[in-house]
Amino acid sequence: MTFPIAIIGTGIAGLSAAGALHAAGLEVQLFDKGRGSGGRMASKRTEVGALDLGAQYFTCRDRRFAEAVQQWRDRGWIAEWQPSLYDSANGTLRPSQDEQIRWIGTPRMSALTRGLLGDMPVRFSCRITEVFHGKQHWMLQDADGKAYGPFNQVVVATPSPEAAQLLAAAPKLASSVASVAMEPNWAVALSFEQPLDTPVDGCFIQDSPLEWASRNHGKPGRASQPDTWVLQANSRWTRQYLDLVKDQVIEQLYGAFAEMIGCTVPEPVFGLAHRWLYGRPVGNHGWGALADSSLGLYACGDWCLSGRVEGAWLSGQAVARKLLQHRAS
Ligand SMILES: Cc1cc2nc3c(=O)[nH]c(=O)nc-3n(C[C@H](O)[C@H](O)[C@H](O)COP(=O)(O)OP(=O)(O)OC[C@H]3O[C@@H](n4cnc5c(N)ncnc54)[C@H](O)[C@@H]3O)c2cc1C
Ligand SMILES: NC(=O)C1=CC=CN([C@@H]2O[C@H](COP(=O)(O)OP(=O)(O)OC[C@H]3O[C@@H](n4cnc5c(N)ncnc54)[C@H](OP(=O)(O)O)[C@@H]3O)[C@@H](O)[C@H]2O)C1
Repeated sequence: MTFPIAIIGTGIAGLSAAGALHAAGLEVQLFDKGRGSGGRMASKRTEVGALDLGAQYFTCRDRRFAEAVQQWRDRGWIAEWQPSLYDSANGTLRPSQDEQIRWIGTPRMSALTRGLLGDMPVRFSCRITEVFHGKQHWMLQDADGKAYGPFNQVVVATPSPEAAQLLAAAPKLASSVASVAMEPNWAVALSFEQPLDTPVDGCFIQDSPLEWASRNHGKPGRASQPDTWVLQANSRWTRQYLDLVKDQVIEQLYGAFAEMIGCTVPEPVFGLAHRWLYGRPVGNHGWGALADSSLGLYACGDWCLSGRVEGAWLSGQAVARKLLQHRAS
């Protein structure tokens, strides 16, 4: 008998895998602990509009990814972002324009994952805590003790530390997954009553608690928002202040931003902090995806390739290929 394939995680990796399996005629059932899709590409809805607190944009280097990107653009899910780019090092702010094409979801980052999800079956606000073998097939259990299944295969598309726990039924696979550590990042959004008097749309930052700052409302589709900026702390600073209360994180990163941006920065009228506990994988791996195909357990995510949107999407494609090849063999 055939049963659906469970996919845990509706970030870009999980949705990439789900789309490829669905296109191959297989039935999938998605789960996510979040209230919506996107994971680290999600946008937070706030009183000042939807804010991209995770991925800021994505670039495209792989031919297969480039084909998908063109389709997404044609469907209106993404648009090219042409920021006025700067860099800041040792307190010096300089223009740093380049030729790179940068894409963003429009009118918010999560528009892309909403589009990819389409009408595939999904259960949100459902934190899976266990993947266990029933009589013959895989079952899932959530944090409330509710069971789901049976499933023929399970694809775990979460950050590596969460995936390692979910894959405990395949100890060798779980131990490979657990070998990839992930670094945290604090992200802060600040809104100002009047637009800041600066030409900067995005800035790569060194020698500061911050590594990146960008004008959220300057991105395509977000013009109706007040002047809102997203600031991202580097992993070193984040590790040091991992448990700082949010108000203090906002205050400290506001201070670092005001020092860096080179114009008067009034008190913000809105501030929000978000901690990404598993923001960025340590190192690049050339795995594509990992699996114990004989057991029917699979894992994908940015941590299998590069810690970027492109790497996550490619990993989702790789896991789907592995699964389809095994079914065909
Ligand atoms: C602050 C920040 C800035 C970034 N900036 C960029 C950028 O500018 N450009 C770029 O290319 N990349 C950027 N990245 C990286 C990019 O966001 C990721 O590489 C990519 O989104 C990862 O996708 P994923 O599907 O592998 O994982 P995720 O997006 O993390 O998706 C995993 C999903 O699994 C769900 N999940 C986890 N555990 C469970 C569970 N137990 N049960 C159910 N669901 C679960 C989560 O809710 C999540 O939706 C950034 C990341 C961060 C944190
Ligand atoms: N958790 C996190 O915070 C992140 C996880 C994963 C990626 N993160 C950031 O995503 C951005 C996307 O990377 P990529 O797709 O490779 O985009 P690029 O724009 O090519 O940036 C790569 C890297 O190069 C430097 N850089 C690029 N363009 C410029 C420029 N015009 N001026 C100065 N520097 C540039 C910059 O690295 P530095 O170490 O030199 O600051 C970019 O980071 C990317 O921003 C990741 O950091 C976050």
